[in-house]
Amino acid sequence: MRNLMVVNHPLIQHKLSILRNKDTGPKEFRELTREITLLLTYEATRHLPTYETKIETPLCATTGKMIEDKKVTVVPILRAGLGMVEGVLSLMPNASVGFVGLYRDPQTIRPVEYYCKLPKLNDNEIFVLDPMLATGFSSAVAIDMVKKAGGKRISLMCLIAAPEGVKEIVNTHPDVRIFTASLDERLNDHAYILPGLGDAGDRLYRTK
Ligand SMILES: O=P(O)(O)OC[C@H]1O[C@H](OP(=O)(O)OP(=O)(O)O)[C@H](O)[C@@H]1O
Ligand SMILES: O=c1cc[nH]c(=O)[nH]1
Ligand SMILES: [Mg+2]
Repeated sequence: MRNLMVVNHPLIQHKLSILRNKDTGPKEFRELTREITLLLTYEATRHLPTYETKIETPLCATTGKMIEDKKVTVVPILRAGLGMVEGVLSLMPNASVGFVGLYRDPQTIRPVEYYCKLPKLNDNEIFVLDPMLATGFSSAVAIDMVKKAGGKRISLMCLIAAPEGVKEIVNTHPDVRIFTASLDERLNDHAYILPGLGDAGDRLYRTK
């Protein structure tokens, strides 16, 4: 699929294997989520424009290239997307951060909106963050909200994607590129990703 980038670098695979393990506790889970996101960010920002800047090294004058991270906005989907924010900000500390709050109704499996606070998006590069792309309904709704607020250049970063979720995003938002650390097998009867890692929000914040 043209818009799907599975970033399966050995470092990412290694860290994802520890993340999936049911015995990995919240401290390590949070650290790994941050680290994998940082590594994903490396690929997800490859298309960012650069500008030339003059530099004086200790030896001579030269030119270099820089990105404008002030023109980047990250939008985590609460709660689990919060675990990914620091991974992006450690590489682009001047990015602005907006928040979308959604939870999946366990009966209908549809997302319910409970919060939206987005900064001015202008022509910013936008990265929507959620570790799990299961049915894809939550990410699709979050991207709707970002677009309604004026967002145009949007990428979705997740740790684990199901084929069903990828299909949903490709159908509803064909302009959005998806970066994931893994494309897993399928959803189970409760729309959890197999093999997956369980409920990312609960594992980050020890709520089960
Ligand atoms: O692709 P979908 O089928 O919509 O499922 C994925 C969503 O489900 C989880 O959120 P959850 O509802 O558990 O909320 P939480 O982050 O607060 O735990 C996850 O973090 C995604 O937002
Ligand atoms: O597998 C899944 C599906 C939805 N949300 C999660 O946290 N995990
Ligand atoms: Mg959850």
